[in-house]
Amino acid sequence: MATDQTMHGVPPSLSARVVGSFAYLTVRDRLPTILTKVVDTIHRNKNKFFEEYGEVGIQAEKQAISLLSKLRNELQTDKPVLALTDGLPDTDSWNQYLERQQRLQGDQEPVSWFKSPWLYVECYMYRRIHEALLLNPPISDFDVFNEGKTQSFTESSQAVMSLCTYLEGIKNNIDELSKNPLFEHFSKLMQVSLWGNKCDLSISAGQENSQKTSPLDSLYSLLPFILVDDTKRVWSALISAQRPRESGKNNADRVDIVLDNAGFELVTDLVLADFLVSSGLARQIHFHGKSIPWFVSDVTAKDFQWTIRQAMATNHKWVSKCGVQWQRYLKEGMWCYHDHPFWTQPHEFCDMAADAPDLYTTLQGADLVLFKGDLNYRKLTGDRDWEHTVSFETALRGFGPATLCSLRTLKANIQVGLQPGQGEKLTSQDPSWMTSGKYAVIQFHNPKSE
Ligand SMILES: O=P(O)(O)OC[C@H]1O[C@](O)(CO)[C@@H](O)[C@@H]1O
Ligand SMILES: [Mn+2]
Repeated sequence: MATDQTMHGVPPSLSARVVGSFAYLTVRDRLPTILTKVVDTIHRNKNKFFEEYGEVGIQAEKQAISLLSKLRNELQTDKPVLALTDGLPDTDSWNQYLERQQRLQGDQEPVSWFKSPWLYVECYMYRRIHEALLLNPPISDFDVFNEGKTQSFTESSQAVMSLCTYLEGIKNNIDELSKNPLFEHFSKLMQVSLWGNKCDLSISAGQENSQKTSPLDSLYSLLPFILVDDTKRVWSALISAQRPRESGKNNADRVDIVLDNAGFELVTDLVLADFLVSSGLARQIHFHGKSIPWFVSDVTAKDFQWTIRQAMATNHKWVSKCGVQWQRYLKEGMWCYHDHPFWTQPHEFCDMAADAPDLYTTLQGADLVLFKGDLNYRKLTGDRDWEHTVSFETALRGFGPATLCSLRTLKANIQVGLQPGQGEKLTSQDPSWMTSGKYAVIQFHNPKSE
């Protein structure tokens, strides 16, 4: 049996097996910290559970905490990864994935936290957190990450106001704008959405991480930190979408946004989506979120609805106007929200066509798919130890349901599609360039043109 290392000449998965690597430090330090915070959050909500469910709520709180403490112990002592027992629709698929990992790893050692692919064990931890709550019915629906997500939104209120005010300004004369200024606005809002990805809560192990200043003011000074900028290619894809349109224009029919974090980042994505629709660059937007709480700050359906309601209720003319508009887009079907279970599984995206063919077919209906954030980039590239000069296309390993673009700030030590020498130069200037969130890429791929 081929091991992961030798499989078809593809580089090995990043793993905590490499002592001192970012994966190692994450599994050793960051993940246990996140688990400790989860336990603390549940404990702090004890009274609430009692008020809502009485003694049963308290029992559930205790039991969930005990399962989570056990999980933290398994992780810290590098115990074998266990099969899930909660009988959810995706349980079998997770357990089959465990068997698959075991086959790839060979029979010598069990799949475990420090020996197996980082992407897999990190996803698995979030699925086990979900299991710990799910097995304790009255509190099954409790989102342990909710507080941090709502806080990130609230603390970014200044930035949200300036962004919505900017959008209102564009929309005021959007019909008169010629191509050039429209492109300028598009490019700016892509960058705002890109840098919005700095505000995730997983990399900071749940520490407050919001946007305090106007995101538009700093765009120019941040330009040198965008290592790959394919904005023009994304623009061309939007204005010359493949399918002919009744209007005679060839603008895109549908753009899909695979969301990442709630809080400020989600607002930047909603503003970009609003701009795409109101400028006529796209007719519909399909958002893809997570069906369970994921990687601390990722968007769930609840977060999505909450954010829009919150915007509507904000005491600021342009923020509330945006909120009302977004609600209307949803009601009228120009926007819709999906949460396929594949997004909360550990697969590399090159497995999607085989393992989630329905989702792959759904994405094929888009003219452009925007993938937000670092975790999506890790899944696009398989979270493997690629050379920096390997092309994005090679790293995608055949994944290409539609024209796609990744908007990602670098928070894991993987980056492809760089110029020869670029990675080495960055390493000498700033050794943490791949993990600090200071650098970013807007990286595009058109499966039909290569
Ligand atoms: O929200 P994002 O951009 O996907 O970032 C989350 C990142 O933080 C980390 O969880 C840190 O371990 C990475 O695994 C992950 O890539
Ligand atoms: Mn995230």
